[in-house]
Amino acid sequence: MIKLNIKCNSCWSAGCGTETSLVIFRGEKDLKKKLLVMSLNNQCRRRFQTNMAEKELGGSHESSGLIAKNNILEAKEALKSEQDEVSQRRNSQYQQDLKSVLVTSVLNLEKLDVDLYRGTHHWVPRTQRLFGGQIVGQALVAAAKSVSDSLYAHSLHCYFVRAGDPKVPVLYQVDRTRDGRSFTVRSVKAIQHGQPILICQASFQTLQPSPLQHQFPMPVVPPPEDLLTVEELIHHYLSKPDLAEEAKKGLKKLLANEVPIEIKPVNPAHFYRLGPEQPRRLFWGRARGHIGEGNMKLHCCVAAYVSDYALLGTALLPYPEYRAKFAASLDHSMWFHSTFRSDEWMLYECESPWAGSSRGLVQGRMWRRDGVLAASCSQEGVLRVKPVTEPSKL
Ligand SMILES: CC(C)(COP(=O)(O)OP(=O)(O)OC[C@H]1O[C@@H](n2cnc3c(N)ncnc32)[C@H](O)[C@@H]1OP(=O)(O)O)[C@@H](O)C(=O)NCCC(=O)NCCSC(=O)CCCCC(=O)O
Repeated sequence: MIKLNIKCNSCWSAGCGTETSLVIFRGEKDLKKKLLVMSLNNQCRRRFQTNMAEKELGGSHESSGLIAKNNILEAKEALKSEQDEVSQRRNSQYQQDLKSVLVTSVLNLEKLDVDLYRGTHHWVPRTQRLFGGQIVGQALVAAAKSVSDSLYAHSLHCYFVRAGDPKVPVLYQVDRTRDGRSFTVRSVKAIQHGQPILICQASFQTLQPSPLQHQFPMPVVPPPEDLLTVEELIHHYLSKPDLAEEAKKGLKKLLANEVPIEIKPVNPAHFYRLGPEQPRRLFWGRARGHIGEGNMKLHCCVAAYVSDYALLGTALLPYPEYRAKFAASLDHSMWFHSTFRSDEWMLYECESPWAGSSRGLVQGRMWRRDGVLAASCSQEGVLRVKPVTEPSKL
């Protein structure tokens, strides 16, 4: 058995710096079983990088056997094999059990009549009003059902006119506003208790190449593999001994949330408003579970769902001394620029150029990890705040 003390280089974002022990059992038949990473923090095990092991192998280590370059190769091979196995398991699990609830349920509308659909809810924010992203995503699904497969969603513009009631389903009534040669427009009304809660215009286009093509460059950030998920961060904060009881309760509530989106904040301090910040935040996000290739309209609907998450809060970042007593999106617009997979990591860049009159304007850009700008969005929300009595002890 060879035991190496290595330092994890992946949890720095959470200030972890955990020492990890790597134990290699030699002489076993199955190479996969030879590698066991015993970690104080499970994150370190998953994110452990072989190049660190290689670096440390030449230096200080505790050994009861021969350590040679072969061990590095073995360790690398075993780690790769373990990763392949995990990735295979992940893929088949996704396909069998973990199909995204967004496609199996939230965005899977029930057809009631021609151009009339019914949608149900999955996750409801603690405000107990329906999540805006859900209503926008469902409205886009309803609109897309009345256009041909050769058309692609390119934009939508919505007003949230009433709070959505989580106790009853939402009806979506589609009006076929216009079918043109290139562009097709649909108007969708989301209705509860006989009254509109959202009005949405969505536009679709045939594929049309153009010599005009430009985009801003994608911000340079660490890849999602080097960052922690919101749940992992919360566990990290919960492990702090001096954490205030109230903060603990709040974090546990957040953990219990079944948000069907996986989030990895680029800068957790921004995400949790731990100090005054520029009104800008970045996180990697993707639908939880598998969606699969193919249906681009569906990926746009999922992206519309995701796009309303954590967007409006960006306008609060410069004001840690205030917390929102009432925050709700008033409108939401979105533009789709290229093909993408909403079940693969995309960088969501959110910024707020303006706030005033109890409102905040926020803008978002969704980047594919290869640097292609996938979608942009824009939203204004009502923000009524009150002073924070105690500073955050996260
Ligand atoms: C409420 C909306 C925005 C319209 O407001 P208003 O015209 O004021 O409607 P009222 O029905 O008259 O009032 C509602 C509520 O607000 C109080 N109010 C009104 N004016 C003021 C004021 N000047 N000062 C203080 N308070 C005021 C009023 O008294 C009522 O209070 P209540 O009696 O206690 O109810 C309306 O258009 C609306 O609700 N639209 C829907 C918005 C919405 O639901 N958006 C989508 C959901 S938000 C979202 O999903 C973001 C989630 C983010 C999740 C995450 O990132 O974590």
